[in-house]
Amino acid sequence: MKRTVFIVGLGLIGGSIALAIRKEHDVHIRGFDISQQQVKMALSLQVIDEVAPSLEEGVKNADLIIFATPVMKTEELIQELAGYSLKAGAIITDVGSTKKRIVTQADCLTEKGVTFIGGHPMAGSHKSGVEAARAHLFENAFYILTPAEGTDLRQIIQLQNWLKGTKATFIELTAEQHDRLAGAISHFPHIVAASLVHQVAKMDGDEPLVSRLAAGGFRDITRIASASPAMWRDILLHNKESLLELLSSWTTEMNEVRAMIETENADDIFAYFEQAKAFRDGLPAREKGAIPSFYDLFVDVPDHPGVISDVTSILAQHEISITNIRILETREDIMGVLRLSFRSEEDRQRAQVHLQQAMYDTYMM
Ligand SMILES: NC(=O)c1ccc[n+]([C@@H]2O[C@H](COP(=O)([O-])OP(=O)(O)OC[C@H]3O[C@@H](n4cnc5c(N)ncnc54)[C@H](O)[C@@H]3O)[C@@H](O)[C@H]2O)c1
Ligand SMILES: O=C(O)C(=O)C[C@]1(C(=O)O)C=C[C@@H](O)C=C1
Repeated sequence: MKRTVFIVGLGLIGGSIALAIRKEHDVHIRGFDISQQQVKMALSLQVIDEVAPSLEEGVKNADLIIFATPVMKTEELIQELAGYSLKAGAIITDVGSTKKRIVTQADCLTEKGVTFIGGHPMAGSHKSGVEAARAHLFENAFYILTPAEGTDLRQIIQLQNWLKGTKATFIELTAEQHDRLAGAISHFPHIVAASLVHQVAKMDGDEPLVSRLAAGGFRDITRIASASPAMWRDILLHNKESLLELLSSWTTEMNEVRAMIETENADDIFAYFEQAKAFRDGLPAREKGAIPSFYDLFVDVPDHPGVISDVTSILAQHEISITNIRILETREDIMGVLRLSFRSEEDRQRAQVHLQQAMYDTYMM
């Protein structure tokens, strides 16, 4: 008989995990979501095989239960789960972006002899919903596990085996460590991105031109401001302590930048950017992390009609798929840049060869 996986929350991450599990295991996947639209879509995309009418029904006979709901909901649902009878040996995990409050809540399961192992696949997108789910979303990403002290090693290995289709790299951290690190490299940057958007939105009232001019750098740094407000509301409430500390040190740093500008301290300003560039350039490029690395190729293109279809048809002729395409800096009569994203380094390199043969200037960053 097939083993059963039960996924609660059939959105971007729940859906992607389901697809990744299916790649490696012959399983029956059951799903539950409060949104009927997401449920229908998950069924039609064959992300799940069956819909559970409730959490209580869904957990019956499940070998693996995965919570992929916003983190405050996950906390509530774990408490509810403790009231239901679960299959002996079942493993419970979650994919939430915060860990401390979730693993603390999960003590109520541990007390009942149920294994809960907190998890966080450190890759994602600003998109939500099962329609954006992809089996390869977590390839090369870090997948953090936060098992409680005393968790049976065999169950950690079993969970990793369930999740091997993600092709992620597993690492273990304590929940506290996780929240401190994720706060700095994921949660706080989302606050900054949203604040930059607010700043421009406020100017927009008096200077409507500002949003039309918002291009290149602004769009790159604020992409993540398009993420789900419900998900980020919950993350900020859960990781309050780390985020308040980060806000204090950021404020101090911004005051230092203010002083450098006020005193026109050219050397310090240069050093500020130089040191940031050195650290940023030194980050590992091929590993997806909280700063996901895409296999991007930049192509200089003259700004005239038909150029995009020419580039994409060259790639299609050689059966190279692109995962994303974006036009950067197009201005009238000025050379623009196309950013093409690929699924693998091999695709990127093949694309470069064929586009160069067609006389396009290409470069990687
Ligand atoms: N988006 C990312 O980049 C990312 C990456 C890693 C981890 N995460 C974490 O994954 C989790 C899910 O995020 P997502 O991006 O898939 O969001 P999503 O909005 O795409 O999906 C969340 C789903 O949960 C459902 N849901 C909400 N309350 C529910 C309830 N009470 N019962 C059942 N279903 C309910 C929603 O209807 C939705 O379909 C969050 O905890 C988030 O912190 C997100
Ligand atoms: O790439 C994005 O859009 C993301 O924001 C993904 C991202 C992040 O890197 O901060 C967001 C939250 C998750 O918990 C993990 C990954």
